[in-house]
Amino acid sequence: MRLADERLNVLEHPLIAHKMSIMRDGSTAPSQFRQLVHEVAMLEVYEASRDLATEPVEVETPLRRTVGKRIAGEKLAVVPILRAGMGMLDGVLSAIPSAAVGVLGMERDEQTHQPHEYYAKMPRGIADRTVFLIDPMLATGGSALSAIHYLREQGVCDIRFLVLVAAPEGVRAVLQEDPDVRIWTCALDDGLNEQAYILPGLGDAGDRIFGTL
Ligand SMILES: O=P(O)(O)OC[C@H]1O[C@H](OP(=O)(O)OP(=O)(O)O)[C@H](O)[C@@H]1O
Ligand SMILES: O=c1cc[nH]c(=O)[nH]1
Ligand SMILES: [Mg+2]
Repeated sequence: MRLADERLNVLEHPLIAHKMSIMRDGSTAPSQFRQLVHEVAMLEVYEASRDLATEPVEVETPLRRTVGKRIAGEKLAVVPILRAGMGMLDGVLSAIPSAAVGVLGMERDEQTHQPHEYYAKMPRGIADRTVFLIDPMLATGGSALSAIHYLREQGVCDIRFLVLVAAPEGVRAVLQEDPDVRIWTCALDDGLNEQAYILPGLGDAGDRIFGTL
């Protein structure tokens, strides 16, 4: 499935593809599933942070002075969408440990598939931060749009939405509704079933991460 939009980044790295195949396998145990989500999230944020601005920094090595680079005055935040987004948090933080963390609680109603927000706690100065919004699944896009709307209301300009699996329906909805958000996904799948689960997908990510199947 191809969706041409410069704000959509589908990661096709062999390491990611390999790990995704194991995660898709329904017989993969929660412990291994969790570990793979962690590993893929770290690889994904590496890609999604490629264009962060850097500035020169003087460093004294044990041998001489040199000039290195550091992230330029950028304040970063990671915002997992509870609950499944928590599975990606440590992986993202292992790549950018100085980022602040905000959390957004969002749950899809099983019948209507509409998201219900139940918790929000953001770090100070969220409006000035680059936000890595994380959730393994982008299905209808309802939860994502609700989260993006919340962040826009807080004044956030740079939202980078990182998911593991996306459905074309969700990608279209998010890109159409918000003119600036950028999306990174490890897979763009075929579509949704009657229960709005992604096909082929990987099932219910939250249940597989937390062993609540
Ligand atoms: O694009 P959508 O149609 O909104 O579906 C995607 C949402 O559904 C899942 O969460 P869920 O509601 O199952 O909550 P959980 O993380 O607590 O399992 C998933 O983690 C997304 O947040
Ligand atoms: O396929 C899907 C859709 C929504 N939420 C999930 O966890 N999986
Ligand atoms: Mg779930």
